[in-house]
Amino acid sequence: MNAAVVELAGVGKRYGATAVVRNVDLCCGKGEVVGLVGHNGAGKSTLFKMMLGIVAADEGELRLFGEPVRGRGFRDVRRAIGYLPESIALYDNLSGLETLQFFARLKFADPAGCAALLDRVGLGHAMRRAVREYSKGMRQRLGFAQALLGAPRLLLLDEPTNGLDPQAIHAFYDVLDELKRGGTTVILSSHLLAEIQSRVDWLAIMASGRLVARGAVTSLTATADLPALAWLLPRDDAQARVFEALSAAGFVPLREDDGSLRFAVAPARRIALLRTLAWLADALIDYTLTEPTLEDVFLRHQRAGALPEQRA
Ligand SMILES: Nc1ncnc2c1ncn2[C@@H]1O[C@H](COP(=O)(O)OP(=O)(O)OP(=O)(O)O)[C@@H](O)[C@H]1O
Repeated sequence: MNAAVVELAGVGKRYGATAVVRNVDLCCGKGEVVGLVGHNGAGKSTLFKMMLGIVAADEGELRLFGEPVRGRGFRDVRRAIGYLPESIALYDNLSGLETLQFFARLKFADPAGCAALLDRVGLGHAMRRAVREYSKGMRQRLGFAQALLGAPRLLLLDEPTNGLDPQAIHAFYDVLDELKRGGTTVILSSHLLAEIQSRVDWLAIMASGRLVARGAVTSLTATADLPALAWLLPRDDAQARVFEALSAAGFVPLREDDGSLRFAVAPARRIALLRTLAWLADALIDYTLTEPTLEDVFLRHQRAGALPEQRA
């Protein structure tokens, strides 16, 4: 069996009277790429910091590679973890190469590999320039290179594509693919669902400190029980017939100015729609059925997850 790289059970954190992470269970295996998504303040960064032992959990158990976080054996495990914080502190007067060599010494990694690492993140051309001259995206790439020092077996990346242009985002995910093939486990947080959904093995959705859903994108969308959106364009002479047939079948169509009709189709009513459309085929010019997106799933979980917080 694939031993778990990350095992969190019942993890919680409070700041004063506020519970910012609540009862989180999370398990990630070797070579998995996991997306952690959630609204601002959902608790993603706090969860990363607890996994690294930077912030102490108030409740629950955290183990990485089988070692309890903040336990005696964690120091060695910590060297196998690369971390990109949400905002990394850099010394503006050092060059990119000097910066990475500095981090390499802190991490007991070989500074000789720094130039190659900067090439890998697309900073080879700028490695001798002072960091003060770096753009936001270049700083982010330097932060990523820092996280890759020492060939980590687990990468925790807090909003790693923040500030990157589309080409750099593409290059970033290419590096992740390579790392995954080499067996590295990656957990990355993001607000960009459209970007992340095709690049991760599965997603964990946080809302108000709780993990409210997890799974592959397809299964999250399938189990969310959200309606699809149907759009029909009836022939001019068949508008009334189409409207009445849909209403008789239990749908609630809304007529647009151009004569087209829109209505929601619950998952359990999809076959009923198919039958109605087959019967109406000669009366229609066009139709589309738009599936719920990951964005819809996310918003649904955010709303559901926010309810207990609002009641508290
Ligand atoms: N040191 C701290 N003291 C008090 N409250 C804190 C501290 N650090 C974080 N918080 C609070 O904990 C909650 C979770 O913050 P966290 O940074 O983990 O969220 P996040 O999901 O990473 O948000 P974002 O997407 O905006 O980065 C927030 O309400 C935040 O204000």
